[in-house]
Amino acid sequence: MSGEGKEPQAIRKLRPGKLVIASHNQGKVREIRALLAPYGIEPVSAGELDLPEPEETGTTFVANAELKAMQAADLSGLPALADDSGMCVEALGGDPGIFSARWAGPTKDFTIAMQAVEDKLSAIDPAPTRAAHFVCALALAWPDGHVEWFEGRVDGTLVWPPRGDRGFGYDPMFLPEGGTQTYGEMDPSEKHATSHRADAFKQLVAAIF
Ligand SMILES: O=c1nc[nH]c2c1ncn2[C@H]1C[C@H](O)[C@@H](COP(=O)(O)OP(=O)(O)OP(=O)(O)O)O1
Ligand SMILES: [Mg+2]
Repeated sequence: MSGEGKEPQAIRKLRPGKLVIASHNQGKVREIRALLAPYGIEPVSAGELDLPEPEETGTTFVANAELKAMQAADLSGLPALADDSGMCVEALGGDPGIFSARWAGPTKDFTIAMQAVEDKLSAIDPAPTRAAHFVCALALAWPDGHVEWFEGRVDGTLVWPPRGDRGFGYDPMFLPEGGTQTYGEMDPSEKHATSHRADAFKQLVAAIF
């Protein structure tokens, strides 16, 4: 049993209060709420606080997660958790990577983004590996300006056509290693146990809870 006396200051600050989820992506907010649920934290989303969506000017997942978390902590005066994530396709040199959201265009249509990935892959001759991985960088920013970050990853392959409508983003074309169901077909609780986001969360929880 983990005694109360061993708790770091961080959790005592988080538990009674609010944590801003510095994301405007409803799919992510839903997953992060589920991942935080066992810890008794009341998250409030950037959308609920009417926080602006910052321009993601970083060149790495971690840099973008940091800038989103720091802006939300600064504007809200609350601790803020941001997630910058994306899908990296080996045969495309890691694309779409940090541009994963931007490939879906201004209407955030992932049918278009998945088609763009498939078109680029199928244009390569001879047919390349369909290996891909998701990355999730989490940044936790405190109102005093201190930031902690964690990076998770999950490997898989890309299927075509896309399968399932249970996830978000590129989930319907991503088959995690060793699985038979795409992240679009899988029960969300199973995705939460195995995903890049789950991997990063395990590290965050080990560090601060
Ligand atoms: O588990 C995932 N399953 C499928 N697709 C995913 C996942 N995780 C990230 N992705 C893709 C779609 C997402 O739109 C983009 C992240 O881009 P990213 O800038 O981090 O997020 P975003 O712009 O959608 O919301 P926000 O920046 O407000 O958190 O990568
Ligand atoms: Mg974004």
